[in-house]
Amino acid sequence: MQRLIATLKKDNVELELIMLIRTILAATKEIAFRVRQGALSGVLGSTLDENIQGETQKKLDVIANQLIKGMLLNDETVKSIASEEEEYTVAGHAKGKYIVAFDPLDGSSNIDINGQIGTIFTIYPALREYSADDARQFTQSGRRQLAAGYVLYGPSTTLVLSTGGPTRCFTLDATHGGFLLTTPELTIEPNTQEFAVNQANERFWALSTRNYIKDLLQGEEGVRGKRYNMRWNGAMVGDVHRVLSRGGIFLYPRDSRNVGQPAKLRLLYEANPMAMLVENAGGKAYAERQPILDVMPSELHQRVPVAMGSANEIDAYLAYE
Ligand SMILES: O=P(O)(O)OC[C@H]1O[C@](O)(COP(=O)(O)O)[C@@H](O)[C@@H]1O
Ligand SMILES: [Mg+2]
Ligand SMILES: [Mg+2]
Repeated sequence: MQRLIATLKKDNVELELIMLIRTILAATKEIAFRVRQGALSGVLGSTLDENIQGETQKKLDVIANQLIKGMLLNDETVKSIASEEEEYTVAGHAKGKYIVAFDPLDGSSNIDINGQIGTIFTIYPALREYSADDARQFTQSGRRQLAAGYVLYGPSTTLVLSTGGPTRCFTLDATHGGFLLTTPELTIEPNTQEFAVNQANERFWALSTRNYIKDLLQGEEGVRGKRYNMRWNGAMVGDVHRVLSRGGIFLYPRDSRNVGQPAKLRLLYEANPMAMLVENAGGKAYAERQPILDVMPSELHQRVPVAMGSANEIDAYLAYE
């Protein structure tokens, strides 16, 4: 099986970008090890702190953030970083070619139940016109991503990555510590009978989303004429991994729970990297009427409604809007 570096070289990815991806993955291998050790490595449970977004930080959120941040700041190609767990961007090296954004630990509520969790990351070109400590480095649409990926800490540790070409899946070989190419090209079937949404939020959704889900629940007796199944991992990495593996639709729509926060998922380090992976696997990814990758960010921790997955099912969902 082909190793990650050999695959990226064959894909003509520039050497410095390959090295940067390697840096991120070195941190994720350390996270994977600690996750596997669970309670034995002291990573379970909460801290007493809240992050900038008002969420209680889990110990692993903090540890994963420190590990990735520490490794990135040692990499001279990195000009600036942004993380879910950091209020502001962190300046790297003035001459760095790249900027990196990441969700160090996605699916935090699954940490203590031994469920699926992961790290999501994305790499953009650094902007010459802004200094390393200028957050405007990150005002780039998702179309400009040079690489996007996630590492899923599941029963096996898998890396799903696109550097602009196909969305590829690698598996961490624990015997020698390298990622090996196990699915060269993930392809999302255009049709599906599986959806993922947190239905507990139903009463806060827009009417269009409520009507769409109502029709799915009618199964073969409703207008959709087929029976749907529902799956919800509570971690976007796990839910989107299922969609990339066997099709489906993943939704985190706009809701009215909190007026100051019309959506849950963050554009920069959750929606955009996942949207790139989904699009490059033949699926669609929308923030209501607009492809997620076309949304111009206006603030660092901006949130967007998310619908991604099987192309025909996304079209069906959008038709309700
Ligand atoms: O609490 P809910 O509605 O199930 O939210 C689950 C969603 O929140 C998230 O856990 C948010 O990510 P973090 O764990 O990085 O904060 C997503 O992974 C997931 O899809
Ligand atoms: Mg997350
Ligand atoms: Mg997180």
